[in-house]
Amino acid sequence: MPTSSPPQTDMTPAHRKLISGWLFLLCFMLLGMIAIGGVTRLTGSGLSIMDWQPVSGFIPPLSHAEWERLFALYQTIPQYHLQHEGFGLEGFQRIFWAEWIHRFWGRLMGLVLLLPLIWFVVRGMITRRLALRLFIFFILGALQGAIGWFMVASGFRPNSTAVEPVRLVLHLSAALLLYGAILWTAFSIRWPTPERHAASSAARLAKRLACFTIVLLCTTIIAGGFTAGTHAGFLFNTFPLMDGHLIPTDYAQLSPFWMNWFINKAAVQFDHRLLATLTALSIGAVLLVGLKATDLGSKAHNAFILLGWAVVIQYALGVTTLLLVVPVWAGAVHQTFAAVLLGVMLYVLHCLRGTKAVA
Ligand code: HEM
Repeated sequence: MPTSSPPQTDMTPAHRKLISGWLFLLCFMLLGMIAIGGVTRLTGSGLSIMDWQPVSGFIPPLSHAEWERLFALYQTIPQYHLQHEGFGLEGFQRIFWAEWIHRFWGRLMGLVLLLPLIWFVVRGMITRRLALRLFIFFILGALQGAIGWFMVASGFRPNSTAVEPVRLVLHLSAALLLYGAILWTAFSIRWPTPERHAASSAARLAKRLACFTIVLLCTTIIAGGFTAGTHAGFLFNTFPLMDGHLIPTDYAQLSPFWMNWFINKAAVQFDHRLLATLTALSIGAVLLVGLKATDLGSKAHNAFILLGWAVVIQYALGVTTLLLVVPVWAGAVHQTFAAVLLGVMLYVLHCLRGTKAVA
């Protein structure tokens, strides 16, 4: 995650509000993208569009002939024969739309980033360095589309009905990295000057704990990606025990041992539960220490409380998703709220930027 503020010292307060608002809108659209991505994955729609046309793909199939062409392409991949044999054009149209909307939303986001950016540059409303940073975000967004295609392509292999978990995790992580970078930039434009805190030992400890927690949170999210990618959430649908045990008996089934973390569904799900619990406890510690640091001020304290609520909601959503055996709505909401929680975590760290040891 970026740690420095972009240089926009010569921006007027009105421009600062406008530009950060536009970047917040982009982050909001990214949350929408993550939600649509969840629905696409959980409805088994992700492999329905076999060609990748970054520009002309903006237009959906408009004629019967085009529908037939796309359906014929879909019939060439293993998923059709293994899962959907004989579901007809109507069945194909049912799974097509989620993937199409996912890609359409991505293209729309590209435009919502690029067109105002050009306008702001032409009007001289942003510095050159900020413009460059935002242009890099645009390139990273395009790259995210390419990573998405790289992920989808792994699902076309013989005997395959789903994408490779590691590519799913790559796609999710890249999306969250971009989201985090845009959000941090928006925070830094809206609140350019870090509040200088006297930095009591409690404040410094809260900051260190928060830095540790974001690493833990990112690891939990990656483990969540593997849980989704290996379909591990469809097994062991009890909590807190897994098949009657706290640690599943076949945790270390595979050799070498580390392979269990990526392939063995029991281990993958257990790791995600364990990491989520450690993340929640770590956030609890941030709260306990941070709220005691009176020199941090009300903005940071409110951010801590928001973080506490966010992790409780996310944890409850995870347990709900598991107990209900991953219905589409719960899986998609749990996936999306992970990004909300990450956003709140970044907000906490942004509030603590000015916390430094006093000389
Ligand atoms: C800090 C708390 C948590 C975070 C940040 C988190 C994050 C995530 C993420 C990002 C994913 C999906 C990734 C993707 O779709 O590629 C996921 C999936 C999942 N999580 Fe969590 N999670 C948390 C807590 C929990 C808990 C406590 C449970 C249950 C005990 C749980 C159960 C699941 C299940 C079953 C899936 C797979 C759902 C699916 O197939 O769509 N999560 N988690």
